Amino acid sequence: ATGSAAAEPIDESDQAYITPVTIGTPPQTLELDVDTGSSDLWVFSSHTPPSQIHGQQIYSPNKSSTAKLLEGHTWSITYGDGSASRGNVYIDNFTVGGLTAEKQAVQCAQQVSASFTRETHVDGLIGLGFSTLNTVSPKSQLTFFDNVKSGLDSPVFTADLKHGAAGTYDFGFVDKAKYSGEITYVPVNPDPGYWAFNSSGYAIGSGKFSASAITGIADTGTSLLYLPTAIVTAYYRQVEGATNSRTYGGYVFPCSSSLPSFTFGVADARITIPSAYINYAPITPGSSTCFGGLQSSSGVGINIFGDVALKAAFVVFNGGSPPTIGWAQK
Ligand SMILES: O=C(CNCc1ccccc1)Nc1scc(-c2ccccc2)c1C(=O)NCc1ccccc1
Repeated sequence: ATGSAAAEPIDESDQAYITPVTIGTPPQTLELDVDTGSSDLWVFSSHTPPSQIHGQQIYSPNKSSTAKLLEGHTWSITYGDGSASRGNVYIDNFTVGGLTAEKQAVQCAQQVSASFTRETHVDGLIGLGFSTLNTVSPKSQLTFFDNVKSGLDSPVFTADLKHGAAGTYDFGFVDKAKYSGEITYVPVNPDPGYWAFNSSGYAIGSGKFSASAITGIADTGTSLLYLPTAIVTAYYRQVEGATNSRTYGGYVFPCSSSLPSFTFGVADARITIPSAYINYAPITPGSSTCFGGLQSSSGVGINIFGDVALKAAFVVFNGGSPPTIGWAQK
């Protein structure tokens, strides 16, 4: 089996991408954020206090003839940015891009933090990290990918995210039409539960490539690219008027500044992020000060190749044994 689903940016800065899914019988449609940086599939639901719902679509298990409460199970997750959610669990049919998991654990939110309430376009998350990270207790649950993997033509899913346009998540196959040249595969360390891999170094603009092993995670759920401070300061040294703002929590610069591109290595392959992707967004709508798409990972504790990096490439998440990750230019 194979599947293919759209990844639509939620705003003009590509802060997150949403993918349509259907849950239950008759099918209820929601739009979820595919998140390779976590492993819980959770949704706004009929169990979410109305005061915490601000335009999101909800899943009502009591309206699904195939929904079954997973008795005595709860979940609770906190993301690195402090956002959080928790609730109970139902088992139901779950379909993405024409692929159905019959008995998917659908985690229903009974509480979401304000930042989720504010994200009116995001009805929940589909965690596609490793199932070891799933927070359901007392028995942790499998991700959608782990549930459908054995039935896929190939145990893979791919991300083709785009800047300011709809991209795709494919399941079970690698679409040659979506990339140019070759895909370079490197090992993944699944122990932390993320898609962790080693980048082989970086270059700023047309500068020389600096070889250095950078361990990071490929995370569709994180908007920006977070790398070691030394790399980030070297980058912004080349940006007129750039400062590291405590007020805004990172590097900002005049929106009119010209930015160098940024290249990262994957083994002997090179992925170049166009400068436009690093001019992330005005700090507030209409401001002439812009926030950088490349930021320091020192406050984060882990290097994260988020959407700013991923949308410059075609990425293969290979769930085989051993797992690997593939990167190609496009
Ligand atoms: O949590 C994730 C993936 N989910 C991101 C997400 C999606 C929707 C809403 C909220 C969050 N990725 C990872 S792995 C490790 C971290 C992390 C980040 C900062 C400190 C400690 C750990 C994060 C994460 O929180 N990503 C989102 C994020 C937000 C702000 C700054 C950095 C990263």
